[in-house]
Amino acid sequence: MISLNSVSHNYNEKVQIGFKDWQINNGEQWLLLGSSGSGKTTLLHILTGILKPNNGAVTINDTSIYTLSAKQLDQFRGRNIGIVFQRPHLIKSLTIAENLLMAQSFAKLPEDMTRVSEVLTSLGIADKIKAYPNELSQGQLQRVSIARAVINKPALLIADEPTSSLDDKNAMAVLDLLLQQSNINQATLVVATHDKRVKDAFTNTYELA
Ligand SMILES: Nc1ncnc2c1ncn2[C@@H]1O[C@H](COP(=O)(O)OP(=O)(O)OP(=O)(O)O)[C@@H](O)[C@H]1O
Repeated sequence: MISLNSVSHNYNEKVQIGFKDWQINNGEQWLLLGSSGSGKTTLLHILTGILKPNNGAVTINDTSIYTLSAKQLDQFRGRNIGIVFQRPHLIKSLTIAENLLMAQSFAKLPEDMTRVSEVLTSLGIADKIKAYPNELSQGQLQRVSIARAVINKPALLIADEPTSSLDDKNAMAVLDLLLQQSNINQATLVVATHDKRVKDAFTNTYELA
């Protein structure tokens, strides 16, 4: 269970954002909606431990994340939270497999090549395991970025605007992969977007005012 309790954040005197309480049960799939500037990215940063809010608490499976030390929070994040960025964050000089193994060792988990193959197979890119990022297409890179996010079987999988720059066909394909990976890994999924095309795929919606 993930919960957001009495959270608000002030960047400065002029920008003060309040977030209504939110409870997410394990395995649920949620859409986070809000117009530009309403605070979607801010809330994702708060949920993922990147930004400590001025007030309130975020609890992920019984851990109140902002009570952890910086080092504990880094490790907690590596093990429990997977983030799919709009553009993949991969190291160019490492192969796809090495990039994924590195995500395991960052989280202080043992390197597990079987898990790497399993995830790449489930995303349809097992043949790219020894390739370098610059040898892949944009669509394939986006699959690797999903693979990197789920490699450590996170409790929470978050995607920030994963479809906004894609055409209809690719937008639906990426969405299907996120939903599928959330199911396979039993990860709670939160997708932040203002892309109306993805609305129908979700029954749960958290909307920012
Ligand atoms: N570092 C910062 N310092 C000051 N104000 C900020 C900072 N980051 C964001 N803001 C302000 O906080 C508000 C929410 O920004 P945020 O990026 O969370 O919105 P968003 O819903 O993700 O927008 P978009 O859909 O356009 O990306 C905006 O008014 C923004 O200008």
